[in-house]
Amino acid sequence: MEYISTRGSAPTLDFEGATLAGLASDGGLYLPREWPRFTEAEIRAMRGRPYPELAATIMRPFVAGSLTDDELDALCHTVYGDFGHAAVTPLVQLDQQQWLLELFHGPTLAFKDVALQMLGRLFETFLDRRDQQLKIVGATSGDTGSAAIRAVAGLERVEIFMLHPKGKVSDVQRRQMTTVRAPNVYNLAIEGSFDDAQAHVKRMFRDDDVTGRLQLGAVNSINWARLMAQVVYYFYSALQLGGPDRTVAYSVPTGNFGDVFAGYVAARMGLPIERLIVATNVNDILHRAISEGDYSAGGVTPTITPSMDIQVSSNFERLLFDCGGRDGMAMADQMHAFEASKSMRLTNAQSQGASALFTSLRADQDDTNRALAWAHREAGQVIDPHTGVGLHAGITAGASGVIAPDVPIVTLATAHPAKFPDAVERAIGVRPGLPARVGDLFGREERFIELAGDYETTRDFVLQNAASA
Ligand SMILES: Cc1ncc(COP(=O)(O)O)c(C=O)c1O
Ligand SMILES: N[C@@H](CCOP(=O)(O)O)C(=O)O
Repeated sequence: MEYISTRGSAPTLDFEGATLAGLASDGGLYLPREWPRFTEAEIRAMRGRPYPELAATIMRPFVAGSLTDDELDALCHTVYGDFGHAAVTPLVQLDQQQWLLELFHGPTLAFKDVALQMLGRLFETFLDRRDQQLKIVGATSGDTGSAAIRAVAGLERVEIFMLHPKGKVSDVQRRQMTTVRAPNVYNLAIEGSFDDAQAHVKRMFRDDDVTGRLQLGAVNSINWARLMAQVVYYFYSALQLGGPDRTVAYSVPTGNFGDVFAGYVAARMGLPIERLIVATNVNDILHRAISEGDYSAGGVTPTITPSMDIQVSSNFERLLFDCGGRDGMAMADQMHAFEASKSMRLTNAQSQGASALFTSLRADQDDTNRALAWAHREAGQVIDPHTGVGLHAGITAGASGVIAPDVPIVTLATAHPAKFPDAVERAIGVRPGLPARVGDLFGREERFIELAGDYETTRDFVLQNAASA
């Protein structure tokens, strides 16, 4: 499989190259040159397969040429044999129409583990093969950080520099990152927002001073391998609900547009998806983009869903590229203009392409709290606030008829409620406890470095501390 950049001028790479590169050298994001497609009969034949086996089936066309079938099977069995639930991503029914897809049974209690556990193993495999080192720079609003650190802590060929916005992640999220003692892990708490951290990371990939000295790698969803692994749970859940002979709608709490883009990829691969509901908090740039064609970023408002306090959503570029006719040069112009003005209008083709499958809804704090209360009252489920944003959108779409009553609506439960105990307790009066598998988080010593918010400070820290390769 060949991978091309959304901005048209970076070299075409194979899966191994795209995984190690992370961001394309022209600032774009890698995508497969074409979408592999399964027929309905092939999808039907996937019913009942255990998660590791299904994962290998879905990922196989994407990794062709870089991993043998045996290597891929072994990776999937190792990674998905070690989750906290035998089903890996179990489905839970809430009422006649509403379902939850629990994605938080990995080691750090968020959906990120599903892909990052796989990405850590892919790095190990490819770096050993090439006898290379990788310096990972990543940005987190709370969940990617801990999942990525967990996936690469202790790996000999990898060092990780993880930026988080100081004071803007939950205590559990911060401790999950800062209590890891491995010598290849650097936690950097920077002044500013997640968007600032993400902008620093992307700029490092374009900074010749950095790329001339370090082989950089990415763990954010700019890395294609992340999204590839997330496609699997759309197939897994749809098959359980009658797919491909019945369509399913998904409501996805959205920030960087990675998780919901994985749903789009599943649809492009042939999975019959009724609609993808992009559920945002009040940082609603994606809701405005999908409903009005207006993609303009303002300031970020802190919310009870800090992992989604994002205005510039990396993966939206992948959608605009795919819906807009895959014109890399036009995409590069559009993105450069956006980077300068923080504002853009979608073209007609982009708007029409997006609205063919996506609907968007926005939840404020009251909406979110009501969704948490509803899940608790109606189904005895304690859910996290990010999942609450998605569930609010799912319930609204069902009640308003946007999704017909006979179509199941699956909300992606993206985090365990114990990651956000204060917000959950305020909403429903129940304080969720941490599962035993995360251990003694509050008894461990924290270690992180506080940095000013400017780009140069972060870049210099990385350059000074990265071990020479
Ligand atoms: C708990 C949680 N829910 C939802 C999201 C949004 O997912 P995405 O950035 O893939 O849109 C994030 C962060 O990415 C998250 O950590
Ligand atoms: N919500 C994320 C933000 C980064 O998203 P990613 O999926 O692109 O890594 C987080 O928890 O860090």
